[in-house]
Amino acid sequence: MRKESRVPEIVFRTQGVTKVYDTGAVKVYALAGVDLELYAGELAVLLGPSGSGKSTLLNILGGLDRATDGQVWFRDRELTHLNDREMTRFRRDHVGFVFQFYNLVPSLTARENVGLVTDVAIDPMPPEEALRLVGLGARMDHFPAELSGGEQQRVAIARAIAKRPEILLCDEPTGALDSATGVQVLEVLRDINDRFGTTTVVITHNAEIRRMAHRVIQFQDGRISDVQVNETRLAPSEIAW
Ligand SMILES: Nc1ncnc2c1ncn2[C@@H]1O[C@H](COP(=O)(O)OP(=O)(O)OP(=O)(O)O)[C@@H](O)[C@H]1O
Repeated sequence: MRKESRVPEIVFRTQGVTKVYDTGAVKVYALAGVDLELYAGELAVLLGPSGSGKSTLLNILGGLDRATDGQVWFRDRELTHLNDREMTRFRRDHVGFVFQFYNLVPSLTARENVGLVTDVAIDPMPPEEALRLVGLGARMDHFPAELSGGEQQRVAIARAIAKRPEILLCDEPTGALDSATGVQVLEVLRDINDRFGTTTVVITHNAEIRRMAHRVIQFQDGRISDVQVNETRLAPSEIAW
């Protein structure tokens, strides 16, 4: 039987992206010419030494920051041309963020934290559904201080996915967690990626996490030094560190 070759659908494309921080005395080239394509539905892991530019690129893709030079497209829209208002709308409508520290509002319950996002989204799922998806159906009315680190991160993921974003950008999502709890968080990310086809980018310092990715993108000195495709992927439960 003929094997169909499918052309991957490109969600993000960057061309020659640079980011220079001019601190007066020195210029720091956080990104020094990044050409990258990210595909619809993929789970990509970004690896690389500290300071190699991973977070800078993630923030530019998500519209939290702007490139100094070069182009960034989200589908057929060039993000580099958007004004601040349009950039805010792009973020709100298309991107979910998950950070190392969960940034939950301490005085609000899990349900209310997720509700902050669903109140302003175009086609959100109910906060309860998002919390059930991350395995917190029984903890909806708990405050962050009553939840473990892994549970708080899962609330943060519920908040990120409740608006049904096309893109989920995760910067060190397991960085503050022990291995067993980190695996639970990765299982949630993998499940969201499988279930909804949400294009997911995960920055990590933990090289083992590469094994759950479709593709592994390696950074070095503000550039992409290597891209690997995983022929076989591991389930998060098979990963240990
Ligand atoms: N606001 C800033 N002002 C000056 N330099 C900055 C700023 N933000 C980042 N940098 C520098 O840009 C470079 C890239 O930083 P970035 O945070 O993207 O790296 P990273 O690969 O994500 O690192 P880590 O893994 O430690 O988070 C670093 O040298 C960093 O010091």
